Amino acid sequence: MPMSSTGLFISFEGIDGAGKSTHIDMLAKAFDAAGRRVVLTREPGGTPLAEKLRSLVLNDPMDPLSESLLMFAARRDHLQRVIEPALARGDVVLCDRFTDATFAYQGHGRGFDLAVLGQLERWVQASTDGGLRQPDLTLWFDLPAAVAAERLAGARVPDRFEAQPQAFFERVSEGYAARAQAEPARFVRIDANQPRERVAAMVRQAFEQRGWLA
Ligand SMILES: Nc1ncnc2c1ncn2[C@@H]1O[C@H](COP(=O)(O)OP(=O)(O)OP(=O)(O)O)[C@@H](O)[C@H]1O
Ligand SMILES: Cc1cn([C@H]2C[C@H](O)[C@@H](COP(=O)(O)O)O2)c(=O)[nH]c1=O
Repeated sequence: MPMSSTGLFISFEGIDGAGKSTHIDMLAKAFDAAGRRVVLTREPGGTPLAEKLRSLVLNDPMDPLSESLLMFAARRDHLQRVIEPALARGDVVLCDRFTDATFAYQGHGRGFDLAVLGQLERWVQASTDGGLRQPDLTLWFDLPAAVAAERLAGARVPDRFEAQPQAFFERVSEGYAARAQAEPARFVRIDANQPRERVAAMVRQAFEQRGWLA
């Protein structure tokens, strides 16, 4: 049984260019065809305030503590205004990144204190029943940093994260691996270094196995 009482909260993670967006759209269509109401959203972002914070963290120079605080401030607003109401309605929330990204990027990528991130996570994601709001399932698109860089080469003007060197993304991947190891029941690792159709089949299988899609 998913933790959310009625809805379904799914997050999608991976380094930049790992292929998340490509498959989120496909899943949204599949849930829609199955008669479920879908909320497509992203972090940082998803509310007017959080989108403003997104623009700041992606573009303005700042230190890792400011970056972490803004990520969690955006998340708090997003949870209160979008995610919790959607789950209470029974919707399927498909969220492009959530807190695992903060541990991977700010924690492992930037080297920021993981214990401080853990405290912020407990404050920001505290639920009314005393638990911790987490996704019911997290799909981690695991792709070597060199392949992701090739896929993104020349695609768009890089933001503050996309402009980081390959070693940064290798550390981010280690961060995702650590989170996946700590919570194996929540994570599904998708080998994203495969043709799109193969990746799509693995993604679909994760939902079929749980009886969430036929
Ligand atoms: N399996 C695949 N094989 C080759 N190219 C792919 C594959 N999946 C996605 N791509 C391409 O790689 C690029 C990045 O994919 P996508 O935008 O889905 O990644 P993303 O994880 O959402 O990235 P970001 O987090 O930076 O937004 C796109 O040009 C996409 O068409
Ligand atoms: C939630 C979150 C995100 N980031 C980084 C990861 C990406 O580089 C950008 C978001 O861009 P995308 O195109 O939507 O993937 O933000 C982060 O560093 N920490 C976070 O918590």
